[in-house]
Amino acid sequence: MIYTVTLNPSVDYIVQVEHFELGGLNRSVMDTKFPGGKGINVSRVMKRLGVDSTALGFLGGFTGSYIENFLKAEGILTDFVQVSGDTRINIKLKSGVETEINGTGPSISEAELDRLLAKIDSLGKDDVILFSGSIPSSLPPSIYASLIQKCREKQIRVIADVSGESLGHVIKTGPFLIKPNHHEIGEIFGVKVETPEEAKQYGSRLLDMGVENVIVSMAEKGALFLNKEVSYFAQAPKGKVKNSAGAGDSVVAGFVSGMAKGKSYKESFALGVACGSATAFSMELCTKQEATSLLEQVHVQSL
Ligand SMILES: Nc1ncnc2c1ncn2[C@@H]1O[C@H](COP(=O)(O)OP(=O)(O)O)[C@@H](O)[C@H]1O
Ligand SMILES: O=P(O)(O)OC[C@H]1O[C@](O)(COP(=O)(O)O)[C@@H](O)[C@@H]1O
Repeated sequence: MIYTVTLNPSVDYIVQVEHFELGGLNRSVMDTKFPGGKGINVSRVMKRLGVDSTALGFLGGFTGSYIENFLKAEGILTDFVQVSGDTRINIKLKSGVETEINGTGPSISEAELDRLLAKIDSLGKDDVILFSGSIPSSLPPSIYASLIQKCREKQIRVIADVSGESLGHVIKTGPFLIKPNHHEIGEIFGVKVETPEEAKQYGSRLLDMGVENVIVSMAEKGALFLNKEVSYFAQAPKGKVKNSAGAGDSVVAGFVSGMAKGKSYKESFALGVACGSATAFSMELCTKQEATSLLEQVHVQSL
């Protein structure tokens, strides 16, 4: 079974205003909401691509119930730990440009963390687990690395999409795949990464540090896939961006779904890029049809 772990899920509140005025009264021309958080988005896109997963993590309050019910209605398996605080609401403001305000999330008690650890402890070597997204402020930045270490001891395949200080810790655990975007990989090395060549240079350093496979996503420029044998680059398809929240998660979902269906790294990577762009071009996460219709525009080349 594939498991996704979202330590800090969110309700994503997407609000569009015509000309946003800081300090003024703005009225929306469109607003909507969806379950969010990186692992949850990955589970939702994988489901649309025909690949089942179980979503794990922490949920609480009315926002947590909204997410759980929404996922269940989509037929997604869930096994969240219920926490006493409310799951956060993240604001995605569209007004010509995209502005995001992501909340800190509820505090997680030791007992609540132990309940999640028990669920992860029950997994075995045929399972795949994905850890992604920010960490609630009550937990240490090293939490992902210690959870991953436990999984690695049991030979569970680990995928991670995390940023900041926790990414530094995660790299040292030698995961199967990480997916930083070009800003995140730049932050690790204290540089700006703007071209595919630069992404390859720093992605290769992550391979030397023990990561098996790296995808560096570069928004409208596309993405790179690297391991010790191959390095691929794919330009992103062209289109009109409606809401790019969840685009990175969709890349991971497409790639993991491809692998789960026995496709090659190259084919899985192409599907990932198609899913990422299809999500950027829609208000919500991409559908299977939206992703497959973009797939013919994704040309993977060796770099
Ligand atoms: N403006 C865009 N045009 C086309 N594709 C995009 C655009 N923004 C994102 N994407 C697609 O989504 C993928 C992930 O986007 P990116 O912004 O790098 O991820 P993240 O959401 O993790 O920051 C890209 O590799 C690309 O395929
Ligand atoms: O946990 P973080 O880093 O605050 O990110 C959470 C946000 O990221 C998302 O999962 C989208 O992530 P991506 O745009 O990187 O795919 C939103 O659904 C959510 O609001």
